[in-house]
Amino acid sequence: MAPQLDGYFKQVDLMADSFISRLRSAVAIPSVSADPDLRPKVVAMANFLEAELKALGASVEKRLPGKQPGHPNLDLPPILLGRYGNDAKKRTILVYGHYDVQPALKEDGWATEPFDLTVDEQDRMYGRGSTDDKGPVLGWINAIEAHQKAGVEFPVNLLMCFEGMEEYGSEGLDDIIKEEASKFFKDAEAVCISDNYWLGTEKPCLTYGLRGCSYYSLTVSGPAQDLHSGVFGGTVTEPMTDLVRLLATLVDNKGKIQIPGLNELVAPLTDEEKELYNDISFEMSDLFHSLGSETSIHLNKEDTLMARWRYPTLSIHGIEGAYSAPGAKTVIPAKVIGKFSIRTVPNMEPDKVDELVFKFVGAEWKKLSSNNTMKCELQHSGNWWVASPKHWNFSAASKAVERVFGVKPDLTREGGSIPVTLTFEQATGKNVLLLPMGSSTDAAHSINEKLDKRNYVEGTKLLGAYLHYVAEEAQV
Ligand SMILES: C[C@H](N)C(=O)N[C@@H](Cc1c[nH]cn1)C(=O)O
Ligand SMILES: [Zn+2]
Ligand SMILES: [Zn+2]
Repeated sequence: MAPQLDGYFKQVDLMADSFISRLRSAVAIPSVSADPDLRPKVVAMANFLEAELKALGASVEKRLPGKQPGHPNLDLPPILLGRYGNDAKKRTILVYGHYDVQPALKEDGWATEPFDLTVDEQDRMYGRGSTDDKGPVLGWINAIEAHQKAGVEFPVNLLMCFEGMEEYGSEGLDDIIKEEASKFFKDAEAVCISDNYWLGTEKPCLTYGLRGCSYYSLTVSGPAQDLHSGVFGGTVTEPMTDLVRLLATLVDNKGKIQIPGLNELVAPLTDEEKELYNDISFEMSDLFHSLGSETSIHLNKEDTLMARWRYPTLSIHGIEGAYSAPGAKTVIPAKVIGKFSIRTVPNMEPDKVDELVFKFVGAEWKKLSSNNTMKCELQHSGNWWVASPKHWNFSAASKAVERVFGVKPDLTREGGSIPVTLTFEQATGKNVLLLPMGSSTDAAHSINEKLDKRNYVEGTKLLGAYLHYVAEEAQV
């Protein structure tokens, strides 16, 4: 099966160093979508990808989604639409990835410069975006180049959609996907997204579900400016005190969400679904390895996986305006903004979640009898997604995993969110597969994010092999 793959694999091995250089150039561009000041860098990253694709003979079009909501002077970065190959006899596959990254500062605790790809003696490649999602996006480009250099015919027509706002709720992308479903994406027969992670470090997986994400801010303000706590402490209602009390009402320290009605929206667990968890290759030690601690809420694998995949969670992320530098500044912050998000699951409707959140926060605020002002706002939300893995798209990926890694992949769901997955499925009407490249220890979104060289190189083989098996599936 797929005999041309041997030549392709050999070429990928030969090109490993140049693929790492490509990743180094990409990581060096701090394309942080959440930081308006770094928006030119997000655009620079789009230009980098466009140039790489064009150099390989792909055609690239840009779609400009307009201004960022709430920022009338800030342009959203371009959405890149690429095409490689246009042969009516071949299958057409649409792949999606994102070229923006989470924020990263050395002083957050990184051991190396976050935007300087650093490879250690165990071939771990550290850098912001290495695994999420620059490595996987470059994996598709590497696959095109290795086919060309090996003289192996590219097995499918490849459509590409790469965006620069995924880490900020994919602002502007939904409308463009809907618009292009009958235009640029019209030939697509299936969709593949490489933007999540294996459950452990050894066994690859194929993913058929994601949680949604509804992200909120809580703004508490009172005094006109920050105050001296010695002079004004005890005389003023402190916004920070109000905010921490309010945040503390949302969730207990065992992860139980305290918002009435929210847990009742969750689809009940069936016996059939419960069975699925037994067979998944995952140990609590995998979790401890990823956490770097043994501070888990649950004691066994099943409860842990269910908490990650099929139950909602509420996380408190940070407080803007609070004093956070080292030292002991005795300030009373005048205005603080708390940030929290809820990962949503079937059958939670985002509008209903918002309604319950606003009602609860309003009631808890009232109980504080504060004379400060409080505003609770939705920042962005994206829906959950669960699909059927019984499709040729998944069979092709399963064969590719077996060919590259010699094992059958686990079928998993993912606790994270890729808001546009559901949009792709609904707008194109095609099956969507998530085919991860990185492992559970990659620390996406965290300090010291990395991608193992093995995952990058074998992952590039995997993406190419998947396309070959997709082409074979067409002949069945
Ligand atoms: C799974 C994917 N690589 C990812 O990290 N997605 C983000 C998407 C998001 C949602 N709100 C803000 N960003 C995530 O799951 O946090
Ligand atoms: Zn991602
Ligand atoms: Zn991410």
